Amino acid sequence: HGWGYGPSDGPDNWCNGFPIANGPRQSPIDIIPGQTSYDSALKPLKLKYDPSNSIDILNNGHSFQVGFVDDTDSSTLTGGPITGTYRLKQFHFHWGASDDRGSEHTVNGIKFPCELHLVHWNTKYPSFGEAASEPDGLAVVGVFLKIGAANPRLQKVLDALGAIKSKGKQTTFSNFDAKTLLPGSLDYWTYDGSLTTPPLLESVTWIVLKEPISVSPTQMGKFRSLMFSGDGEAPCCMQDNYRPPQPLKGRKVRRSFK
Ligand SMILES: NS(=O)(=O)c1ccc(Cc2ccc([N+](=O)[O-])cc2)cc1
Ligand SMILES: [Zn+2]
Repeated sequence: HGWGYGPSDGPDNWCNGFPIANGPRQSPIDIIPGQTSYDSALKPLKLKYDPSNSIDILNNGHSFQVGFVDDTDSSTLTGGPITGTYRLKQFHFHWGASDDRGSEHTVNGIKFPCELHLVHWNTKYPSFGEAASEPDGLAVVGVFLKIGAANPRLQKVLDALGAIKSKGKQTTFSNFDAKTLLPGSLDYWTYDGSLTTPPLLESVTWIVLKEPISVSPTQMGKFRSLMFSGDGEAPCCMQDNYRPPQPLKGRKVRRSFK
């Protein structure tokens, strides 16, 4: 059977199907700012996203994701801790059943209600799938969502969720500018990690932004209106779809800001 976030198929059991779950560079982690080191050699993040590249929005049974055309360098991540050009493939979120939890990364043990992941792959490899198994294959930008005023840019995404309530549903989602989901500051922490869901591949350079974006309690309710389950299955609300922090195992976390 597959994996999920329940008592029998959740993060504590993933090691049975995916032994790398106990590997040396697993994600997410708890970021302890006082233990990070400022690296003046880190470059500013350069995110160039073309709204015409957004194509669809899909409920994949674990989260929902907005997919992008990635056959040209029109939506890319460059600079930051990475060398070369990484293309935007998709973005998705992780969230909790209540506002006190939901993020995957934590800061000084603090959980946010939600975390956005913008997933990019290294164009030195022929495709996303090939890049996903290389140590420098992927770069994911993580953005925390913090309870506050309703976020009008996020609302565009949330308004599409009605059409993809259950697992396997997808619909077109065009002309969305992913840049509008970014906070004002691109200051970041960075470390070498993994996918936070099976297959948990240790191929991700993580770039976690320090500044959160806002989300309202009502908007958080929209996330929780999705279902893990498919039509005709026992209904199961999509919530608490986050992996808890994993051991650092000696890794260094660098920061781009003083
Ligand atoms: N949460 S996250 O670490 O940003 C993340 C990003 C993308 C994916 C999707 C995925 C990435 C790779 C594979 N693979 O190589 O079999 C399967 C699924 C899974 C997880
Ligand atoms: Zn994710």
